[in-house]
Amino acid sequence: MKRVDLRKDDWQKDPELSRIKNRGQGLESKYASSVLEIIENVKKYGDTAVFGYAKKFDRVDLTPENVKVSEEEIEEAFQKVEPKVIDAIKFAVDRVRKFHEKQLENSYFVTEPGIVLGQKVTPLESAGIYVPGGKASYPSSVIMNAVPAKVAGVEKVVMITPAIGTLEVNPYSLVAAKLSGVDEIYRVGGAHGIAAIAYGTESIPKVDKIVGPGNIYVALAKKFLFGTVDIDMVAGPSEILVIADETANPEWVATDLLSQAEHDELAGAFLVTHDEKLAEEVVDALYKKLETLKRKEIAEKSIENFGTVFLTKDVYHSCQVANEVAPEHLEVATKEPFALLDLIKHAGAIFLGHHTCESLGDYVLGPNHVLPTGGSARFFSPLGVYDFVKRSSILYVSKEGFKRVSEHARNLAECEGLEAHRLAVEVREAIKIPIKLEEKV
Ligand SMILES: NC(=O)c1ccc[n+]([C@@H]2O[C@H](COP(=O)([O-])OP(=O)(O)OC[C@H]3O[C@@H](n4cnc5c(N)ncnc54)[C@H](O)[C@@H]3O)[C@@H](O)[C@H]2O)c1
Ligand SMILES: N[C@H](CO)Cc1c[nH]c[nH+]1
Ligand SMILES: [Zn+2]
Repeated sequence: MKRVDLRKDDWQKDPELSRIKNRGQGLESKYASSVLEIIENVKKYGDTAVFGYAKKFDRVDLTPENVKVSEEEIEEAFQKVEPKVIDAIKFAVDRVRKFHEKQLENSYFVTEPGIVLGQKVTPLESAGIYVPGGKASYPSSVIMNAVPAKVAGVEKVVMITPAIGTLEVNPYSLVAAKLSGVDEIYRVGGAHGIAAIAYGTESIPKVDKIVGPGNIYVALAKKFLFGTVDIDMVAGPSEILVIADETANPEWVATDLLSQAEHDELAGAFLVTHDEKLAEEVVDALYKKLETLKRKEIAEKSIENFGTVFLTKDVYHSCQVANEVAPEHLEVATKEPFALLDLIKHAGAIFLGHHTCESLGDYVLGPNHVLPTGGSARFFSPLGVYDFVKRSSILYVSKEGFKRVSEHARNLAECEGLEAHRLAVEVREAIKIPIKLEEKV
């Protein structure tokens, strides 16, 4: 892990801090052209391109007949999954649902004499959820994507996830999909899967919005297809930043850093502390634990690419550094974590206290684990029910209400030089109002 000493006046200009702050952009330039090519081909050639890429990247033979997961496969999955995992999935679905129900938004009206205004909240008709399946399978991500969509009232939730090497889709993900209310499942992933549900192909439906995390190909495909469909955010390779003081347990901190490093070679793991002794103990513990991990190769590369210890002046400085990095996950492993909450501005999710390990949030606590990465926590929020609804304004004026506002509207239309706008007001001011219709309302 790199050690970076930020105990200096111009710490914000430190080149290593800048590299970490710009971690998302560097990735984009490297992968953009191959993702754009995939998108173009799927748009032009539909199924043929999608199935070709599935063969090339995932070594599976997809056809129009087998690309959709059947009800029988889902039933079989329930036979394969251990009862304790089914219980855990039900437990998680329940907690995630309860948390997300708090995010439901109501339509509303405001009235004044002769005028009714309002906002109507409508669920999207369809949503596509991406569930990663490359280096690991993510039944927990099925829950985190599908449950808020269903709480919002989305009628058709289409899940895509890659089948790799064989046609079989991970049975845990299928069980999670059923228990979370997913309506259709297609065994396709990567940038080609995203393009397929953005444009629709002969055998894969088009959706209105695509949500969910994925690797760099998936994240970039979503970004480039924004406009053809809506997207939630850019949720790419996972990240964790831990702010720690002398009360932190080095082994716990080291394990939490590795818990995100093991997701992806491009994942980020950052320690920010003013305690040099703790920093060294965490690094020692991390390299010892790394040796024991099944996913050692991935975690090791991630630590090599982005693993960094930032040394700070004090815990308040640590919060400033965390804000610069704007991590997906921020753990505050300090004596009084709640006291620092006000100082933290940019993080996808904030885990307070020594026992709140990030992985509890990944699975069962309730808040969403689909979170902004690459520094985009400066402006994006966690995936939520609000991502699956849209709003329409409602406007009504009666004859009386019309009189209260028409003159100002007419004058503004005149100042903009838009004659038909002005006339639309004037023809009504000329009293030729369809009285009968007005009286009915
Ligand atoms: N931010 C979040 O909320 C969150 C949650 C869970 C997982 N994650 C992240 O999601 C990612 C999951 O990545 P993954 O790889 O395991 O699964 P994935 O499903 O996102 O990607 C795998 C697919 O990528 C495609 N692919 C592989 N190599 C390619 C190439 N050279 N060119 C084009 N396409 C290619 C393949 O089709 C493959 O099926 C990880 O980075 C993990 O950190 C993030
Ligand atoms: N930490 C990931 C979000 O970055 C989510 C996840 C799923 N399973 C385990 N972890
Ligand atoms: Zn995780």
